Amino acid sequence: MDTELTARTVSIDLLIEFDETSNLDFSPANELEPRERAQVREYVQNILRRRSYLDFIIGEFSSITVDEMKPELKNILRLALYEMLFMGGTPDYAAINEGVEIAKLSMGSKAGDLVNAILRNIQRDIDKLPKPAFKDRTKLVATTFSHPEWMVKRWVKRFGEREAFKLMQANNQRPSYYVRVNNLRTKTKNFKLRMDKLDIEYKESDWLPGYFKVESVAPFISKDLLRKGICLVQDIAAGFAPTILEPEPGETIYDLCAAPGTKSIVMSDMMNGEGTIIAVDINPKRLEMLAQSAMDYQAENIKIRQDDARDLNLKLADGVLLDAPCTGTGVLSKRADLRWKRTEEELENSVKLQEELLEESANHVKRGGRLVYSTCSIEPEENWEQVQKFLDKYDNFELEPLDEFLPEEVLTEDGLAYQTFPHIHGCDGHFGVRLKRVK
Ligand SMILES: C[S@@+](CC[C@H](N)C(=O)[O-])C[C@H]1O[C@@H](n2cnc3c(N)ncnc32)[C@H](O)[C@@H]1O
Repeated sequence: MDTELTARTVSIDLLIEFDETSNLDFSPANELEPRERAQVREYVQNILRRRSYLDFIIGEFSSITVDEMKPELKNILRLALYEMLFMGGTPDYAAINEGVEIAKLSMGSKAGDLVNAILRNIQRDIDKLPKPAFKDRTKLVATTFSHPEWMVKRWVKRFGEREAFKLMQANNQRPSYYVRVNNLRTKTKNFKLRMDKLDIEYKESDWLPGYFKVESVAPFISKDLLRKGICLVQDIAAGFAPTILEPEPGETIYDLCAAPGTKSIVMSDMMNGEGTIIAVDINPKRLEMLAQSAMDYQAENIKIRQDDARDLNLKLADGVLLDAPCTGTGVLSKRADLRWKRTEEELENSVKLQEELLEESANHVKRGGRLVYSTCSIEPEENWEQVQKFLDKYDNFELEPLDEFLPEEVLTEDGLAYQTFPHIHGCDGHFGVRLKRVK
């Protein structure tokens, strides 16, 4: 878009790019001031969280369908409408004027007039907006909660409507964040003092030591606490996998899908930097992030290796973490883009890749050693069914109970896996098990 760079114009550009390529790259926002940069993330994620509903309303007040609109027009309208309906603090007239100006500058005066007409009509009816009323129940639910129809279908079938609605509502909320103290750089006591001094509000978790629930990660970025390696941003449920692997100082640990590396960093901390973590990933760009983090966090026992984890030549390890690539349906509140990116076919591909990775990971565990399989998915095929398939095929691994590591409320009934859901546990949806090699 050929207009002045602001949080609004950059967000519209990112949304257009996402529509065209399914790729969400926030780097163009780096040219903005930190506050505006954060605003871009808010706009983009919030609009993606409500995309189907916004499109429905726009369609109701426009003579052409949303699908027929040019990407620029569609996304200018989405952003302005999001501001009018969901963003307190921006008066409707300001949202409309901004939308009209951007449309005029980027697409010409006719487009400006069209944006003006559609948004003013919506504003006139803002207290009695139409509700989606499709006969097709899946389409109705998908539009109301802004999730793709295939997800709605499978979740309603699995959980029933009431529960599925709660899950989708949770996915549409602004997520909560956790930060974890890095004991390689500081102590929990000092970290708390530092947050107090900076007037950062936090709630210390009683699920795992060192995790703090915070409203926003912005102060940790602006005060350089992440770059200085004092703490890292990691959902508490993402901390469960390293916790149940229980890496000890001096051990050899493989992290086989490691990048961008938050779990490797936590394991390095748990090992007090002693012993070796071999962090493998297939993606060189993501490994660059891991390398930077390892330096920032002084996680000196991490050795990085770019490789396909299905084809590794490594000796046996005390512990192996396979934090497998997955659909990410447990993290749709933080990664709203994923709901529009993922397809049912991808789920099938993901299951196949996980199966191959799990079998290969198992080959690197020494007798008596541990293998942790984890995902940030809530789909049974990627989780429990994957583990069951593995156990049916290999009798040299056994599941171990997790109650000594994690609170009961995040465990399955038999205590052999953890599975969290955003609407139940107030954190991301993660799954994991610990397998012991018995022969
Ligand atoms: C869920 S992410 C890992 C997140 C990481 N454990 C963390 O905590 O930061 C999955 C990773 O698997 C990697 N991956 C996918 N296929 C792979 C393969 N065949 N071999 C190794 N890594 C692979 C992806 O590049 C991605 O970084």
